[in-house]
Amino acid sequence: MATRTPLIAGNWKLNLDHLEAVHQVQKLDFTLKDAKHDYEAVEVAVLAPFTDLRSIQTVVEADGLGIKYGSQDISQHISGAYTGEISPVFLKKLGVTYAAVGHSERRQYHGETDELVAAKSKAALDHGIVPIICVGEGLDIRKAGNHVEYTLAQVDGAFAGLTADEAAKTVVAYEPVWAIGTGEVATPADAQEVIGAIRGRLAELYSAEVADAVRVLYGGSVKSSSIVELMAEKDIDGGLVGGASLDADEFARIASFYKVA
Ligand SMILES: O=C(CO)COP(=O)(O)O
Repeated sequence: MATRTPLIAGNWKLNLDHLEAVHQVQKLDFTLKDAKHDYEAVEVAVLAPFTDLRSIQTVVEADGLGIKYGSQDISQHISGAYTGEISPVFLKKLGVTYAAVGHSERRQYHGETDELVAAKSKAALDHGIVPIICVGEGLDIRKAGNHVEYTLAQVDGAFAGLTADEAAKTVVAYEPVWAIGTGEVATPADAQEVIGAIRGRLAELYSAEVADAVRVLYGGSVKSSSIVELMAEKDIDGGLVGGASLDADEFARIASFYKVA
């Protein structure tokens, strides 16, 4: 069985300009160093607005920081007449490791479909960027009891067209929409139910090896007070943290979950 390195990723959403980003990354690094964070044991990443990435690259490279970084979206196009799009080639040149794909806010406000999510995931992988593929149901679907089925259909859509080798490199984030920014955390058992089902679906679509290799994160009001219990579940490999990632001290505490006995 593969050992999956946990990943704690902070999704800054539309917060922090490029100057604030530099400060935030330096503060996070300082706090994690102070806590003797082991980056080999738990990966830490920030997903920043596009306009921050060049500045983040500079601090990370100049100071040799262990923090990784990524974008919150990526284009499925490489170049051409696509006004406003950001190419995977450009992102790769900025040293990004990750790109979030299909976040519920992009699905909701920008009409992103499963087909687009699949195309963006493929484009990222083609350029050596790991897509963090976001899936998860809204409250009405959860109340109707169709959350597993709904989320697995999003997984089917996102992975359509990815080979087994490509699929094995991805990260999936299960983010129930009703738990995002609401303070409402899914219970560890709720999260495990869906995340276990996602891993099961990857085994069906590909193989047990692929299912074993993919890291599946939970996202939705993650805090230092909830991460330890979430991480105790067998299929949860980390967190995609929104609001709490804007507070460097709190985010560092979340990344330090493994130190809590
Ligand atoms: O959407 C999220 C991360 O991508 C979760 O946001 P919150 O942690 O603010 O609920």
